[in-house]
Amino acid sequence: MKVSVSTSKVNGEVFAPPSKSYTHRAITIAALSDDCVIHRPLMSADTLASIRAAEALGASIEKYEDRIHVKGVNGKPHVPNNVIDVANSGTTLRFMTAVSALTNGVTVLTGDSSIRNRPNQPLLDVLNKLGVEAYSTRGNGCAPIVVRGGLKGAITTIDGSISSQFISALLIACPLTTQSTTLSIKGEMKSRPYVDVTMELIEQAGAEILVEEGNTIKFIIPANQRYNLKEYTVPGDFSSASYLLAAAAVTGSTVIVKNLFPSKQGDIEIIEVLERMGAKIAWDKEKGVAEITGNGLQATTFDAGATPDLVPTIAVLAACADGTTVIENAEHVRYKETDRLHAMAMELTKMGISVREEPDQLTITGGTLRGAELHGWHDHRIIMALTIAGMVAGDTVIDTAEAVDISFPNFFEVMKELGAAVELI
Ligand SMILES: O=C(O)C1=C[C@@H](OP(=O)(O)O)[C@@H](O)[C@H](O)C1
Ligand SMILES: C=C(OP(=O)(O)O)C(=O)O
Repeated sequence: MKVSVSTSKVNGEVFAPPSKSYTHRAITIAALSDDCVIHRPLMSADTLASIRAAEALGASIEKYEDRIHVKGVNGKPHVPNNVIDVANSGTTLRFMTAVSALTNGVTVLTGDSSIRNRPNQPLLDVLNKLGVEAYSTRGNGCAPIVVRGGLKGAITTIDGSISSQFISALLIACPLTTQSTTLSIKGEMKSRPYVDVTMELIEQAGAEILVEEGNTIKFIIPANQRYNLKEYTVPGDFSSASYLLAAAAVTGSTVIVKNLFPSKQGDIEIIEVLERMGAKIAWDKEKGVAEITGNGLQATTFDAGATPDLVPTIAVLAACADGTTVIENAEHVRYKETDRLHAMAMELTKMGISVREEPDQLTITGGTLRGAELHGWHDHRIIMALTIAGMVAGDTVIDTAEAVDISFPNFFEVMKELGAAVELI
């Protein structure tokens, strides 16, 4: 499916969709609990992959209009009857790899062609040190992954520079073993806020993990714990909201986004970045409402270490800003659904913008965006960000537009509701 985008402005009030990251964790931890209702979960292709995987590992899940009811396995996941297909969801693959290490049999996990090219070796290495036989069938760290359960505790180390999802996955599984675990992080821990989100849900479910912050971050995970998540309401998603806010910022319009309460999401930083770049933005944290008015943008420097998912949005803001923006510390952004540094460099270049791509950064000089035939790279965040660029350029067509289903299934409807000239073709 393609989307055609014409020059347009936005105006109005919308709700941010529920958080993808919180929904994945709520599903996974509810599946390891006894009985839990999750209110306002995100129902998207990725979170449905977590629901299917949780069911395959023994949970039963009933879906209602605005909630799901999870009857969990009480700490003891079952050996699946079949291969687990996580489709396009990295979070599901990493979390369920660790959860399947708690079974007493063999689990095979795989997914689509993007998933089968994303790295997992650091997670597999640690699982092997924790008594599990875990390997990539092709020996390259990518799915298909085979896991023979038997997770035990140990003192071990993991590389923090590729994906925080390895750490989150281990933090979720290790409290349920019979020996304690100490997990030290080697190198810079990228995407740290996502680990904080994981810790928040683990605590809400009644388990305890201690964190020692020093030169090395250390997680101390006591053994023999259980999860007892009973009820959880998913907050709004700041990564998804970034496209709505950016649409106003680049088109000089006003938009009000609701359902944006403070939480541990790192992508809350979008508010501060927009302000720094010159947008007028007021965020009422108590009401959970952000109002933005676009007002001409200036270049900035953006460190993507903690917030990789904002990179496509910031790249588009940079393309529309006065001056040269540097997006730095972003190597891990290459390990997503697609290599997002390369994808954004290619597509913005087609729109007439000067972009320099280096191993861990993009340097983007703002200019006049021109309409173009763009590739969406089957990547939800690339497509949503390019849609915003298309509203400035006009005459833009983006392919693989169906991929917005991954995190924001009604993205184009919401954009239309706000007045954006987008047509699915
Ligand atoms: O744990 C999570 O929910 C996520 C962690 C981040 O990945 P990395 O930790 O691989 O950077 C982020 O990019 C992804 O969209 C969601
Ligand atoms: C990278 C993402 O998700 P995942 O790692 O779960 O595929 C994303 O949503 O941008």
